[in-house]
Amino acid sequence: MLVADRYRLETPIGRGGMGEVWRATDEVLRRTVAVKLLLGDDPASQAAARFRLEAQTAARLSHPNIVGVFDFGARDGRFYLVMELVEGQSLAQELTAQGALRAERVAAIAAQGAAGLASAHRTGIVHRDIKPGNLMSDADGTVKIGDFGIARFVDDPATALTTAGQIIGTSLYLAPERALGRPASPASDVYSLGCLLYQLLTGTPPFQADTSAATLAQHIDAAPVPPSQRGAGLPPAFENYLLGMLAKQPEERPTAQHIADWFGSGAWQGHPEPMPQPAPAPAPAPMPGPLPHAQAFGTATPQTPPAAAPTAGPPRAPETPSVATYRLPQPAPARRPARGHRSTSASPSASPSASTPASAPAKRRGARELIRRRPRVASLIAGAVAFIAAVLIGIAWFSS
Ligand SMILES: Nc1ncnc2c1ncn2[C@@H]1O[C@H](COP(=O)(O)OP(=O)(O)OP(=O)(O)O)[C@@H](O)[C@H]1O
Repeated sequence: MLVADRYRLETPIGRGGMGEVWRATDEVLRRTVAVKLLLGDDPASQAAARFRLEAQTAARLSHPNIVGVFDFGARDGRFYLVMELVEGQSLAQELTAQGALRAERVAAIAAQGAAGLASAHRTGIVHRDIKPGNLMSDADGTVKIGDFGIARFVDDPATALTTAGQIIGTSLYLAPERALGRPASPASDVYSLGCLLYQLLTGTPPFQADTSAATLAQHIDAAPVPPSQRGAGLPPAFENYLLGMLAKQPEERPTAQHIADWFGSGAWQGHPEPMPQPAPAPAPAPMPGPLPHAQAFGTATPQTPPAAAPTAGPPRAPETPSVATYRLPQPAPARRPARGHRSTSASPSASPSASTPASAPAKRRGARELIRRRPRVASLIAGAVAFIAAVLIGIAWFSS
């Protein structure tokens, strides 16, 4: 079958919600392409509008990690979209065929998928439907993002093809803010990519309940179980970073460009940065700071974010009670009381009054003490005093 007098359909590749995809040959340019044909023939349908949007958004993008779009049109009442042919399989198919993937492979997918997303985000496009079926891997392992069918331009609400109250996207990968009905942002794509990577590592997405509503509630409220606790073998740095991508607050997630740089640099193989050490006593116990990855992700330099979720991360120092130990003011050390005498140091006036002049009774007590403790000295003093007194009396008597 020849579409638009140019694209010869050869073999069907697969069928999705909107259309069927064929391997085809562009007979004008003599190259192999993929042609997607829209199911149904109503040009006013929402599917047709999405199909057109997919063509328009994807055509604005040119990146090795995004499926290229070559042509779009309608012929004989059917819309068609001509794309770069990805000779490989989707990540959903890879997961089905192999089960959970190795950390090295998932890191490569993360780097490439994020690079494609970063390019879209720079153009002002949010994909809004990142999931394993929409990322394809070609024969040499290159990952390409496809299916921009529900993408939207960030600043153009007119392109939001949602009906009132309807959330478009797959609940398994939907960011918390979108589950709450808020608009998608680049950070929402990052969250979805985090869910996808988690699934590739463990075999199951982080949140999966019996109903879509229950799954959405988990996205909003539940902390993800660290992949290592679900049997995934991955370095701690990788795990922490991934949990950072799944942060509930959009602004705490890394940007797509940061993810691409971080995984591309090989930082995922490392260890997480050490947590701050508690200050030595008696300093107050360390307070848990803001999530460190929120700061780290704002920079362009790839680095390892520390723990992102309460259940994840390196072993923390045991919780120190937040009660600081204070040393109470001590009373001045008491002077050793004299033997045989009652100490006066404990009396309220002992210390403050120590520098006041001694009273007469106190002086008499001092003289008696001297006689008792130093009798020879006392007798010498008494003798000297008596001698001086006799001399003075003699002088006075002879001079009268
Ligand atoms: N450019 C392409 N090259 C090779 N295979 C492709 C290409 N685009 C899509 N496919 C494959 O064609 C099949 C159908 O893709 P399609 O995008 O129509 O639907 P889907 O993404 O599987 O589902 P839905 O559109 O409902 O999300 C998938 O297996 C997909 O991997």
